[in-house]
Amino acid sequence: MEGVDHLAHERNKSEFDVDAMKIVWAGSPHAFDVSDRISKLVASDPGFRKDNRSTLSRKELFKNTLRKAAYAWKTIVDLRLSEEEAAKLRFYVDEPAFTDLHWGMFIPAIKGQGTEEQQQKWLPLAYKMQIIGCYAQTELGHGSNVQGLETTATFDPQTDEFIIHSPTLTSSKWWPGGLGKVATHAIAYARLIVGGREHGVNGFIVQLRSLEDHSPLLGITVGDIGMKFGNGAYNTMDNGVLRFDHVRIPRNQMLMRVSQVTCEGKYKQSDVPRQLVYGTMVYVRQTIVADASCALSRAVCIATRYSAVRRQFGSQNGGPETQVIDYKTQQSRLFPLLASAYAFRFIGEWLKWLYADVTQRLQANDFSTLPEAHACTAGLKSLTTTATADGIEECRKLCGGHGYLCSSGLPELFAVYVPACTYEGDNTVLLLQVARFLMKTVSQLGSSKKPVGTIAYMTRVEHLMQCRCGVQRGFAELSVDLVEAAVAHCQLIVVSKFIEKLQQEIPGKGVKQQLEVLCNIYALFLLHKHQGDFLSTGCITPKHAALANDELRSLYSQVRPNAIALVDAFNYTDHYLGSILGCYDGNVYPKLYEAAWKDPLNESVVPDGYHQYIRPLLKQEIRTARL
Ligand SMILES: CCCCCCCCCC/C=C\CCCC(=O)SCCNC(=O)CCNC(=O)[C@H](O)C(C)(C)COP(=O)(O)OP(=O)(O)OC[C@H]1O[C@@H](n2cnc3c(N)ncnc32)[C@H](O)[C@@H]1OP(=O)(O)O
Ligand SMILES: Cc1cc2nc3c(=O)[nH]c(=O)nc-3n(C[C@H](O)[C@H](O)[C@H](O)COP(=O)(O)OP(=O)(O)OC[C@H]3O[C@@H](n4cnc5c(N)ncnc54)[C@H](O)[C@@H]3O)c2cc1C
Repeated sequence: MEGVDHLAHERNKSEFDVDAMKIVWAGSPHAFDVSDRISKLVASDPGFRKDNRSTLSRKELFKNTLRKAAYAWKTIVDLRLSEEEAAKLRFYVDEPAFTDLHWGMFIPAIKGQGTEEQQQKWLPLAYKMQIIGCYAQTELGHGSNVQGLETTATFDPQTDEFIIHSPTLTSSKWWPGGLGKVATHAIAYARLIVGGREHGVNGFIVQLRSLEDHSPLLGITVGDIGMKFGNGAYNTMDNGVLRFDHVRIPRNQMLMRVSQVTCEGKYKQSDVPRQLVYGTMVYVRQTIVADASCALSRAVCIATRYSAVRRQFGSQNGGPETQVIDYKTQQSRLFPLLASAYAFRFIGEWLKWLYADVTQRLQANDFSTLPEAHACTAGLKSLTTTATADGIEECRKLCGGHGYLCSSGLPELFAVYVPACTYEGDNTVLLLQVARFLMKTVSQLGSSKKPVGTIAYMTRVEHLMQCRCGVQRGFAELSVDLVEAAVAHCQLIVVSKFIEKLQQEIPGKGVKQQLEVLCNIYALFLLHKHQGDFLSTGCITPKHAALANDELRSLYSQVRPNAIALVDAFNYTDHYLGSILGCYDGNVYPKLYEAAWKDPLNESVVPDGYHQYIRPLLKQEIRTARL
C-alpha cells in the first residue's frame, strides 16, 4: 500500500545514527544541506521528469535534453543559485548534456591554461553562457596518444593569426561532447607550427558557430557522430565530429600560460612543465573519482533495498520465504560493493585535496608533486571507474530478472556510466602511466636502498629490466605485470586513505564503528580476491588467508542489520534513483505492475502488425515452398 514503509523493519535494526552518517557521506553539514535542498527541488519539479527517456526517439530525446538544460539554467538564474548549488542542480538533473563539458572542461581549460588576460576575456562570457564551449582534443585517428594528434595550428606572421586545419580524415575531431549540435566555441588541441618548426600540441579557442543563427562558420564542418551504446542513456549528449578547412583565428586565442607565440613569430616555452597542457584532464580525472562513488552508491542502494524486499525459497511451515539479502552468497557479492562506495567517497575527498594542493603549488611554480598528482589521478580514475562499471553490472544481476527492466534504473545507469572507463583516458593507458611513475620511483631509490614492503617485487623487475636489453623493452615486455602492480599501488592508496579517514573525529552514535566494518570489508575482500599474489610472495601464510576469510564472513553478519540504513545515508530521492526496485518505501511489486501498463506497447490490446503479419500466420494463409 502507498504510504506504508515496507522497509521499516529493516530501518529499525540500524545500530548507528543515520542522520550523522548522511553528514559524513555528504562531507559536511553545509554540503548535506545544499545536496538535500537541491535534490528535493529537482525531484519536486515536473520540468525535470526523466521516467520517459527510454521511450523517446533520438531527436525527441535530444530536444528534451536541450529543454531541460535551458530550464535548469533559468532555474539557476531565477533562484540566484550559487556555483555550488548550480553544480548540484545539474548533478541531480542526472542527464549527460553539453553543459557537462562547458562547465566541466571548457571553463577549467581556460582557467588552467589561459593567461590572466585570456581568462578575463573569455570566462565572463562562459559563466553567463553567452558562449557554449566544448573540449575538442580527440580525433578519429588518435585519442590516447595526444602527441599523435594531427590537427595543425600554423602561425601566419603577416596577419598575426593561427590557421587551424584538418589535414587528413583521421585528423577530424571525433567524440567531443556538446560539439555535435550545440557548442559555439571549442578548445581545439592542435600541433603548433611556427616558422616551419613544430612545437607540440597546444590548446586554441576557436569559434565554431554563429552567435546569431548558430550556423557553422566558414571553414567549419561539424555534426553528431551518431547513436551510442544503449537506448536513451548517453544519447542525450551530442558527441561530435569537426573538421577545419584553413580556419583563421587571432594569435591571442592560443592558450598561452604554458607556451607563447609573439607577434614577431617567436615561440617561447614558459618555465612550467609542458604537461600542464594536460592539466584539464587531470582536473576531470579527479572529479570522475568522486562521480564513481555516486554512481556505485546509486546501484548499491537499489540492489540493497531490493535484496531486503525480495523473498525467495526458505519458507518454514507456510511462513514467509527468506529475504535474499540473508543469503551468504548475496552478501558476499553485495557488501563489498557497499564498502567500495564508501571507500571511493573518501578517496575522492582526498584526491580533491591533492588536486587543490598541487594547483596551489603550481601557482608558486612548485612542480614537485605534479608527477604524484598525475599518477594518483590517472590510477584512481582507472581503478574506481573499472570497479564501478563492474559493480553496477553486478548490482543488476543481484536483482535477478527485474534488474533487467528499465524501470529498475540499472540498465540506463550502466549504459551512461561505462564510457567512464574510456573517456578522460583509457583505463589501461592510464595504469601504464602509473607503472611508469612507479618504475621511475624505484629507479630513483638509489642502488644502496632496496625497496621493501608492497614494492619489494619492483627490485626484481628493476633488475630484470636493467639486465635485459634496455629499460624501454623491459617495460613493454612486462607491461601486463606492471599494470597489475599499478592497480595494487592504487588499492594501497584507497585502503590507506580509508584508514586515515577513521583516525579523524567522526561524530554520531555508532557511525565510526560502521565505517570501520566497511573499511575492513574493503581491505579483506581485496586480500581474499588476490590471495594468490599475497601467498606466492610470502606476504601472508595460508593460515592468514583462512583467518581473513573467516573474518570477512563475520563482518558481513555485522553489516547485515545496518545495510538499509547505510544506503539510506546516501540520501537519494526516488526521483534521482529512478528505480522502482530501489524506491525508499520498498513497495516494489504494485509499482512494477503499474509501470508495465504505461509502456507504449500496451496502448492497444491488439498490437500494431497483428492483422498484417500474425493473423495470416495463425490462419495458415501464408504458403511456403516446403509445404
Ligand atoms: C561543474 C563540474 C561538472 C562535472 C563534470 C565534469 C566532466 C564530467 C563529464 C566527463 C564526460 C566526458 C568527458 C570526457 C572528455 C575526454 O575524454 S577529453 C580527452 C581525454 N583524453 C585523454 O585522457 C588522453 C590520454 N592520453 C594522455 O593523457 C597522454 O597522451 C599520455 C599521458 C598517455 C601520454 O602523454 P605523452 O605526452 O606522450 O607523455 P609521456 O611521454 O607518456 O610522458 C612524458 C612525461 O609526462 C608525464 N605526464 C604525462 N601526462 C601528464 C599529466 N597529465 N600531468 C603531469 N605529468 C604528465 C609523464 O608521467 C612523463 O613523466 P616522466 O618523463 O616519466 O617523468
Ligand atoms: C562517451 C565519450 C565521451 C567523450 N568525450 C570526449 C570529449 O569531450 N573530448 C575529447 O577530446 N574526447 C572525448 N572522448 C574521447 C576519449 O577521451 C577517448 O576515446 C579516450 O581517451 C580513449 O582514446 P582512444 O579512443 O584513442 O582509445 P585507444 O587508445 O584507441 O584504445 C584502444 C585500445 O588500445 C589500447 N592501447 C592504446 N594505447 C596503448 C598503449 N600504449 N599500450 C597498451 N595498450 C594501449 C587501449 O588500452 C585500448 O584497449 C570521449 C569518449 C567517449 C566514449
